[in-house]
Amino acid sequence: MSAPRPSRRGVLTGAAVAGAAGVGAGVAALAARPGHAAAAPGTVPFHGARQAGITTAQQDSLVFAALDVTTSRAGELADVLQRWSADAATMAAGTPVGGSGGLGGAADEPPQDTGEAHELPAANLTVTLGYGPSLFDERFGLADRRPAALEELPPLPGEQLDPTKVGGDLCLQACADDPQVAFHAVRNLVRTGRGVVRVRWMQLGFGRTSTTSAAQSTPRNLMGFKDGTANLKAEDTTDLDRHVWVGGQGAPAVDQEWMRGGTYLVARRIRMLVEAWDRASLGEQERVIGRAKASGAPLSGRAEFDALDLAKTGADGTPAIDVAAHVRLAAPETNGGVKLLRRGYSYTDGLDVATGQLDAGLFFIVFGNDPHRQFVPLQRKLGAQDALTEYLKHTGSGVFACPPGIGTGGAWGEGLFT
Ligand SMILES: C=CC1=C(C)c2cc3[nH]c(cc4nc(cc5[nH]c(cc1n2)c(C)c5CCC(=O)O)C(CCC(=O)O)=C4C)c(C)c3C=C
Ligand SMILES: [Fe+2]
Repeated sequence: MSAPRPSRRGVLTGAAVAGAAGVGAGVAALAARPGHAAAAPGTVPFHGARQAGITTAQQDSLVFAALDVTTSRAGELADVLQRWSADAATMAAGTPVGGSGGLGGAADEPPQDTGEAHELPAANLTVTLGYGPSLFDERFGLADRRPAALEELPPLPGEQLDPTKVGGDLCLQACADDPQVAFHAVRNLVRTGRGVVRVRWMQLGFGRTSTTSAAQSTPRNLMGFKDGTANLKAEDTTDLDRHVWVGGQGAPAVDQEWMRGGTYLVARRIRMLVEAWDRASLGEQERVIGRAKASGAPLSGRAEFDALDLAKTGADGTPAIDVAAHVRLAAPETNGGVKLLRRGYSYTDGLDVATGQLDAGLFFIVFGNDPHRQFVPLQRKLGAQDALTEYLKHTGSGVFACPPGIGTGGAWGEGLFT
């Protein structure tokens, strides 16, 4: 064993320190959350009652990987999950994998850490694990441990799924305020899992399209609109219990105890037909969304955080928020009270050479405690009625069960394999 290496935090540059200070308010809010110990600036604790990366103040960059398990031995998988949780905790603290780091170790062996995050700050790195429905097939003896809510998504309107961007036995969601830190985390875990897991598909996201904390400002998506205004936030603990956490107060009954305190992640790669959108007039764009482009205010109100007034009509008697507007159709008021925690990212994969158009859009990530009663009916309705659908194409998809957080000394996979 090599000697432990000092934390990357110990070698922060002045610029990095300034960057970390800029997220201080978010970190203070995190430290105040139940189940999470106080964190060093620029770090999010890995251990806690909930997995980090769900209600954590949303970071700027995403690396999302869906993976398949290539072994049929449950013990080998459990071992990788255990090593992943140790490595993820280490990296979240700003420390290289193995402690000795990319630059240390024996000259005749590969370094334990790939090295590209060396001397970078931890950048609020979080790594969140999910289990896909296919993990519960006959291979690992887990069939009777599959929660009823973890079923493959049915075909949905508006989707033209690319078969190379669908499903996965596992997912890893790495989020950080530095894209290289997020990439480094997934790369190292994939490396640790070699021979047991392999990446099935992957998506990079370069800018958050939501807010998950009241302390954050609302970002804009690639359609130029503020996105995340009416999202659930970490501070909405009553709603999070009811709509997001498995077994929370007011949530559906728990059928698998190992999922108590967890949640479900639905990922949708949603390509925006940006060339068509950019030809639409401002009035048309605002009608489609139901909010003003500049301020983010609902078309029934004046300021960004004004509540939607779905009954309000204009001088000509037509609804201020169009009957086909995205926010009207997505709002809890028109969906039996369903609320979701959105945590998506803008993406671009450059040019679609077949059409000569940009391949860009929103990698939509949403958390809820019953995807088949929340996301599925909502997306069915949006796909059929939403004016925004004309400008979108869903090209990737996955649903994953994210178990609860783990205590210090615990490991991913406990509860499921034991
Ligand atoms: C199935 C759920 C949803 C999908 C898919 C979805 C895609 C999508 N949304 C935008 C842009 C915006 N969405 C906004 C609000 C909003 N969207 C959803 C759900 C889905 N969106 C909900 C539940 C809400 C909140 C509705 C409400 O209660 O008012 C907004 C407005 C700002 C905000 O509140 O966040 C925008 C803008 C895009 C571009 C998109 C697919 C690419
Ligand atoms: Fe939306």
